[in-house]
Amino acid sequence: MSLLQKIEQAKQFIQSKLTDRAPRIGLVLGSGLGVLGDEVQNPVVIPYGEIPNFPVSTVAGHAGQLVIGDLSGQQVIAMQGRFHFYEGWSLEEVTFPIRVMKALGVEIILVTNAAGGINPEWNAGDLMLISDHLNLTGRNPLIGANEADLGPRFPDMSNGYDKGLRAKAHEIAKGLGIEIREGVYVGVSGPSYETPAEIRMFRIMGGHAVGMSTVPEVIVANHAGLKVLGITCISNMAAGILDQPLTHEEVMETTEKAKANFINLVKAIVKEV
Ligand SMILES: O=P(O)(O)O[C@@H]1C[C@H](O)[C@@H](CO)O1
Ligand SMILES: Nc1nc2[nH]cnc2c(=O)[nH]1
Repeated sequence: MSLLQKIEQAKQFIQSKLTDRAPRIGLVLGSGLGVLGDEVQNPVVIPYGEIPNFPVSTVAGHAGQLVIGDLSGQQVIAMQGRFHFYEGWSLEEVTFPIRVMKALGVEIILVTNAAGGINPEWNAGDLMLISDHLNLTGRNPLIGANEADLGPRFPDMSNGYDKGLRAKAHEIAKGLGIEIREGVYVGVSGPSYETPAEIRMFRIMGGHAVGMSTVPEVIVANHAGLKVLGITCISNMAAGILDQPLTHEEVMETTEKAKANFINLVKAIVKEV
């Protein structure tokens, strides 16, 4: 079955479950950030395992279901749990939900993640708007034959994280009294965390936070002509900055602490975009 046929099959299955208007905004909720999905009103909840051609989540902190409904007066489709290349999924599988969101009529994607803070001046629990990314995964989800119906062979990435959406997000955060940083997200494959030497290299390269997701989804979202806003929860200080080991448990604990600001900010942004 072709990618187009797989997308159509998943789209029709999801549409068969919907009773309200099509979703305009897609939310990809990273480790420990799935709580935002619980804020969706009148939700239609579809476990990934029921959706044709969808992978399933295997990482702690990723529920593994689509939640479609009303958030701040907008119709949204939220991924409570995402897929990571390090889990063994292909990049086509990792980014398949983005293709399906586009097919359902989504125009804006809000991608969130938990990442390690590279800037030593920052703190675990900080929120960061993603201004741009460094794709250090060594891979690209668009490698292979280009499906012209999905997007161009060589998509432009010069506004990969939409400037207008970022300006609006800063304005909203200021109005809410939520301090938010802005920086470059370094995308790596994982699943091992970085060495201190790698973090020192990423800092020299201009990175501010490092994670194991987001980059493939954002490349495909841009290929599909979607506008992207990215928000990182700095869940820990990256390797070598503090004299302590890194654990996924710490990532989960920190996102739990940061969730109030995260939820308030994302709900306010969704209302305005
Ligand atoms: O899905 P995200 O990027 O939020 O998950 C982060 C990155 C790894 O998957 C995991 C490492 O703790 O958390
Ligand atoms: N690669 C990477 N991913 C993360 N996700 C949460 N924290 C980190 C980190 O320090 N490094």
